Amino acid sequence: MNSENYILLVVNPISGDCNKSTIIASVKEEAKNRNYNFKLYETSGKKDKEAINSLIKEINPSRIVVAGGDGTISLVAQCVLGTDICLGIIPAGSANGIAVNFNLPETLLEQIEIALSDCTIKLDAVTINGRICLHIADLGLNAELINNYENSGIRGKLGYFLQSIPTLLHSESPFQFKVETEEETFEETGILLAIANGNKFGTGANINPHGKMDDGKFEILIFKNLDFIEIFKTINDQQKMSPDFVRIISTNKAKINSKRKVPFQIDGEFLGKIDEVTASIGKEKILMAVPDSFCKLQLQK
Ligand SMILES: Nc1ncnc2c1ncn2[C@@H]1O[C@H](COP(=O)(O)OP(=O)(O)OP(=O)(O)O)[C@@H](O)[C@H]1O
Repeated sequence: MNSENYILLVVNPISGDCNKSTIIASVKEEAKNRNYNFKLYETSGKKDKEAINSLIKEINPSRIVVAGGDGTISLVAQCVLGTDICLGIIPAGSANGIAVNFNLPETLLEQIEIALSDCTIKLDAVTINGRICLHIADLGLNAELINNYENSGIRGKLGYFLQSIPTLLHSESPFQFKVETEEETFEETGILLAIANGNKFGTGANINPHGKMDDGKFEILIFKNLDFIEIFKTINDQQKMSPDFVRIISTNKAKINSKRKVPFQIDGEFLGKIDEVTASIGKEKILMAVPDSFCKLQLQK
């Protein structure tokens, strides 16, 4: 194993349809300024997890910076889960839901500063049907929207906006959910059931304002109807949502069933229709570099 101090930069060359050469040059320069050795890995879309794991064994990096979309961030998060390798994020995807959740700044230099900083949290990893979820998974209307967006070919927020009306018109919601936890079992009808470790969707809607990402718990939120005033509150970061609009429970393990198959997504990736979900928080955490303001916000909750 190499004893030198490495930063590994993992770049998805095709994510977000943007050129990554400035990102690569800037991270390399900043790594050099901080006396780190620098290694670049560009994903190919095939066996990237295996390749990153073997690079980790080879160079033993103290930090991995990821420049890509949510899919690439999740992939690298699985590689560092339970280790003391710190993960930094440079959002370079089309939707960047995970970056929105951490309130990352817009400029590259600020993002690199944070990705290389010592301000870190030990993030809970929620395992949902065998996959890791870093911020939000859901069953129902939002997963339907993501599926329609992925099929539409129009990227970015405009793509989501354009799909929102047809999704609403053709939605199969409401759905009948049964939720079982160690504390309680109940049934609830809703248009969307979210399993949230994070707070915000990629659109910025703060659906889980009281959720903490390092408390060993996640929230299950069942949105009962399309109440536009309440939806407006989430978009405007308002803390209180009516119990007639959303039922919220906090737990570390749950089983969820639906009478019919429901569209399902994890961290922005559509995963088909399912009728059973199990979710739990494991002991292993992800050490992640985040903005100072995000750390302070977690402490206030
Ligand atoms: N060199 C490559 N060529 C083709 N596909 C790739 C390559 N590298 C990674 N991929 C694919 O990119 C996908 C992950 O993309 P990622 O989530 O990072 O970006 P995005 O979809 O643009 O952003 P977002 O998830 O924020 O919408 C995976 O399906 C992966 O297989």
